[in-house]
Amino acid sequence: MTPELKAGGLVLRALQPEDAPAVHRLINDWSVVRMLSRLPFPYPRDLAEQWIDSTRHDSAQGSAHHFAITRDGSLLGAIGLVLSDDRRSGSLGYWLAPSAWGQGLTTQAARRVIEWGLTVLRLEKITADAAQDNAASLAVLTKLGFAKTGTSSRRFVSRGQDCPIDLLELPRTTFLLEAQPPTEAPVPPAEAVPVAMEPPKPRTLLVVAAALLDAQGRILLAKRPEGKRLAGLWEFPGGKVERDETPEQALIREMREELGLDLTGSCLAPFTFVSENAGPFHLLMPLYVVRRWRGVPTPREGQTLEWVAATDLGRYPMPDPDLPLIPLLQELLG
Ligand SMILES: Nc1nc2c([nH]c(=O)n2[C@@H]2O[C@H](COP(=O)(O)OP(=O)(O)OP(=O)(O)O)[C@@H](O)[C@H]2O)c(=O)[nH]1
Repeated sequence: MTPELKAGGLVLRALQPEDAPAVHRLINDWSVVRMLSRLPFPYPRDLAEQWIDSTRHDSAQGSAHHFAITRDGSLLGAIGLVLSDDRRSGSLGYWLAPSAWGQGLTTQAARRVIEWGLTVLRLEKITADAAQDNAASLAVLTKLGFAKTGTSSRRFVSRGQDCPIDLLELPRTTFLLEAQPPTEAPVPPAEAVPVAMEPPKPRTLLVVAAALLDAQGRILLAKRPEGKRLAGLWEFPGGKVERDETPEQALIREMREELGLDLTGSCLAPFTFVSENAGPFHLLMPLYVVRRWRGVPTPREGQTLEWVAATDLGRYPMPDPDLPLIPLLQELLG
């Protein structure tokens, strides 16, 4: 199903039948429709209804995810990812009402949908195309890191003619490696920065995490909430080790802050660790197995919590660095 995503002040959500009048009003505008290849002008009202219906069907099938772009409850446009048959790549498409142009909103919405597609859906690449005279759209795609892979031509129904288009592509690695580092990354003082700098090497981030196990041997996973980097991915509860903290002290603090649990006096059994390139930083993450604590896990930071059997771990999209942990936990708990 198509989830609700947040991007700055925008809410991206599945289209509803009630959106039809607004969709019709906004698309039935020459400056919008002339850039959308398949739509006629004028754009009839029943096409809006049919299209919304088809997006709901696609979403249920998992073949495409279309989102209404909304701000303060008003519809501004739409953005979608249509997946390839093998579900390994997605084709990005969008339109925005002219009243919302010039504010960077398309870039904001597209960045969030792309991140979601590459992380939660685990797509390998995103493709896009735009008419060669659609300078605004090509600028957005370039800003997002898309590179041109070729040209073609397509019939634009509204214009009644074939138009040259640019084909573009964004591989998963490009986007994830260029993702912004966590906001709290220390910024070196200006005077410490040499004039001729080497490209910065990823710094190592020390994060501590827990595999909390319940009496049935299930593991507690937490889904990262909207608004955070990698929102929608499931991870082991934990967080960054602060200066002057041991990993164990950090874990006890994080479990209290994130889940309201008291781990003092519990056995924190070191299990394994992750040492992986995580894009903007190198992640070093000791994972502890914890079987006893005081309190009931309560999501205190907007996360969604779930107790998951080891055999089901593969069904929960997790950050790349966590993937090697899955077979190790399955072996431990098998
Ligand atoms: N806790 C946890 N973090 C993980 C896991 N896998 C993984 O890549 N990470 C990364 O390690 C970092 C954890 O830092 P964090 O939890 O303190 O920070 P955060 O990004 O949630 O933001 P915050 O500082 O606002 O809480 C995040 O960048 C997170 O994506 C995992 O299984 N558990």
